[in-house]
Amino acid sequence: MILTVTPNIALDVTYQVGELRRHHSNRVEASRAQAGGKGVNVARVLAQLGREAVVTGLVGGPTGQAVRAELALAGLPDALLPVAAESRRTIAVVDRRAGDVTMLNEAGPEITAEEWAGFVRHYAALLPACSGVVLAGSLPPGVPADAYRPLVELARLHRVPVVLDASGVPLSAALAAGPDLVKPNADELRESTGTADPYRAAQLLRERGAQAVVASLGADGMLAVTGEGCWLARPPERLEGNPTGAGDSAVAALVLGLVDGRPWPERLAEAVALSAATVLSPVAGRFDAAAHRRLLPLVTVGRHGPATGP
Ligand SMILES: O=P(O)(O)OC[C@@]1(O)O[C@H](CO)[C@@H](O)[C@@H]1O
Repeated sequence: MILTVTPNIALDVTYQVGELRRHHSNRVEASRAQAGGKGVNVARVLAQLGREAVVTGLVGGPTGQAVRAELALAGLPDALLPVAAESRRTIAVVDRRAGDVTMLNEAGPEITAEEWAGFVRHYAALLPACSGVVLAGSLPPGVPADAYRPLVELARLHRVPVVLDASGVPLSAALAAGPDLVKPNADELRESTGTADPYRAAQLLRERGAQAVVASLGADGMLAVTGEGCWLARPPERLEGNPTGAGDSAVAALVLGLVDGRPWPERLAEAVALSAATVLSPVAGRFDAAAHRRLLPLVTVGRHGPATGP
C-alpha cells in the first residue's frame, strides 16, 4: 500500500460562482465539501487509478469527524490519529468566468508536543506495510517546522521510497534527510533557493539532499532534475477549469512511477496528463478519466540538460 501523510488535514469546501466579485455578495451556483489536504487528494487519485492507498494525519473535533465520514463514504481507508483541537476547513472559490480559483486556507488545529510525538510513533508503526510514502502539505500550528525531516528519515530507515510535497522551511529542513523526490512549484522553488531559473533552483535542491526534483511549471509542464538525467514534459494544450489538486495528481503519478520503477519520461508524461485531467474535474482529488486517456499520448517529453551529481 501507499501511505499518504497529511498532517494538516482539512474539510475542503468548494464554491462555484459565475463571476467572483470582491466587495459584493456573490451567489454560489454549486457547493461541495469533501475530505482534503494534499495527501488526501493524492490518495483519492491513487484509488481512482485502482491502487491501494491509506490516508494518515491528525484529525479533531466535528470537522475531523466530517472528514472521516466523507473518507469512509469515498471508500478511502484511513489510519488517522485523533487530536483534541478541531481540524480546519479550506475554501476554494471557483470563478467560472475567469476560469480560476481563489483559496482560503485556515491555519489548522493547535497540536501539542505529546500529540505530535504520538503521531511519529503511529507513522513509524505503519511503515513496514508500505511500498511508498507521500508526505504532503502544510504543518498545523504546534508541529515543529522541521517535522518532515524525521518522517523522511524513518521512511528511508525502512527502505520505503518517500515523496515530499511541501514548501518553505518544512521543505528546506527535510532535504538533508534525502527524500527520493520533492515536487515544488515554480514559486516554491524560487522561495526556497532565491533563484528564478527552475533548472538551477532544482539543481540546488539536489545539492542540499533531494535525490530528484520535479518542478511543476504550470502551463509550461514539468521539469525533472534527477541523478539519471533531466527532462521537460509539456502538455499538448492549455486547459481551463479548477487547478486545485492538479499538483496532487502529479504527486500520485510520481509516487507510482517511483514504486513501480518506471522510466522517468513515462513518469513525467503520466504526471502531466493526470495533472491536466484534474484541472478538467470540478473538485480536487479527482481527474477526468476520458481526458487523461486522450492527453497521455499527446504529452511531449524531451531531455532538458545534463545529468547532475548528487
Ligand atoms: O494548506 P496546505 O496544506 O498547503 O494546502 C491545502 C490544500 O489547499 O491543498 C489542496 C490542493 O493541493 C487542497 O485540497 C487543500 O485543502
